Amino acid sequence: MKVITVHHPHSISKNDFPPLVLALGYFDGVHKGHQRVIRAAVEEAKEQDVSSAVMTFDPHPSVVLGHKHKHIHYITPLEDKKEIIKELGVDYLFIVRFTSEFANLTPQDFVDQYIIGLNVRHVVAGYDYSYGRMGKGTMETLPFHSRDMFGSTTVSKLTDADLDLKVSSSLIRENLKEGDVSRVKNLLGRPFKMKGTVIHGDKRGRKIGFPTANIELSDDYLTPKVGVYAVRMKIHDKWFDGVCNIGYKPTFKNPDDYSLTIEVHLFDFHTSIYGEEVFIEWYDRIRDEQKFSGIEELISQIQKDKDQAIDYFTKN
Ligand SMILES: Cc1cc2nc3c(=O)[nH]c(=O)nc-3n(C[C@H](O)[C@H](O)[C@H](O)COP(=O)(O)O)c2cc1C
Ligand SMILES: Nc1ncnc2c1ncn2[C@@H]1O[C@H](COP(=O)(O)OP(=O)(O)OP(=O)(O)O)[C@@H](O)[C@H]1O
Repeated sequence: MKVITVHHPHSISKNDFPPLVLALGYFDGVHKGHQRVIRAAVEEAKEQDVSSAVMTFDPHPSVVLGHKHKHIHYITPLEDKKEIIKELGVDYLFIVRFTSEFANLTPQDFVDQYIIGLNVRHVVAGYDYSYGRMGKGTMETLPFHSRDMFGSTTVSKLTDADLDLKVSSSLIRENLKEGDVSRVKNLLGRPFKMKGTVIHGDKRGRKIGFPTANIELSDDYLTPKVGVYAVRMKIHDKWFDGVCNIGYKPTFKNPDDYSLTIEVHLFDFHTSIYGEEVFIEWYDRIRDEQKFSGIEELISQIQKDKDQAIDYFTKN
């Protein structure tokens, strides 16, 4: 897959690209709804015997359009998003810098410069996709703005079978906030995954019989709610089952220490892995983090957590 970063105004000429079928969206998470849109574009490209492309934006539009000055966290930071889109068989990925000037383009200018201008023959997007200043352009107005230069396919709404809600990045964000990683797995069509590096902790874990790998995240990931989870961790291309505590370790820390830690205890694993690059996959929530009155209580609870995670991985 060829990745092209585009800054507005761009100087790309139509001749720089072969004819394209283009999927449009922000695609944070590349969830099942997004996969439906991207797969439809890849299939349409095959039928028309042309190349497939995806256009996404960076950073998240809320950085430019929002009024809050909050740091944005992602379900899939850009590097992960690229990887997953590539696996869907896409030929070209356009990453458009979402600047205020770009956001201010009229719907017609967006279509002229970013669809027709990139040699796009066909556009695929979801039923609620919008484009141009204030999101004024919709899938209904697209044929008008296309000036007969390209066709379009509108992908219907994919809903979650359990609650009949639209599968969306916002729904996944809410579920991560509540710690429901099992539901997130259903919405994504794969477990929620993060990349990180093993760093040194307080070295207490070994003494209490549960050595843990302390993980520093390598990107701006959204993190699941504080608590204990059944996870899998990949080290050197091999996956291990384990339990993860994401939280503040209230049993040991001062209440005013707000640094969040992510630590994983792997079963059947005894090697030193400081400095290693690892991936964590989140499968099931076990419980809330607690402040224990002593180490013995903590140890016996961690043993129960471990049994529960082993039980989960045996059954799933
Ligand atoms: C599965 C698991 C569950 C944990 N649950 C709690 C908890 O509920 N409360 C708490 O204060 N610490 C909890 N911890 C964190 C331990 O206190 C921590 O692993 C230990 O202090 C070692 O920390 P260190 O690696 O920084 O040395 C948990 C750790 C694991 C692996
Ligand atoms: N459940 C879905 N069914 C069909 N199309 C979808 C679905 N979810 C998203 N899409 C389409 O995928 C593209 C990318 O979606 P986008 O990144 O804008 O956000 P989203 O997943 O709809 O979430 P949110 O609105 O919560 O940010 C758009 O074209 C959108 O219409």
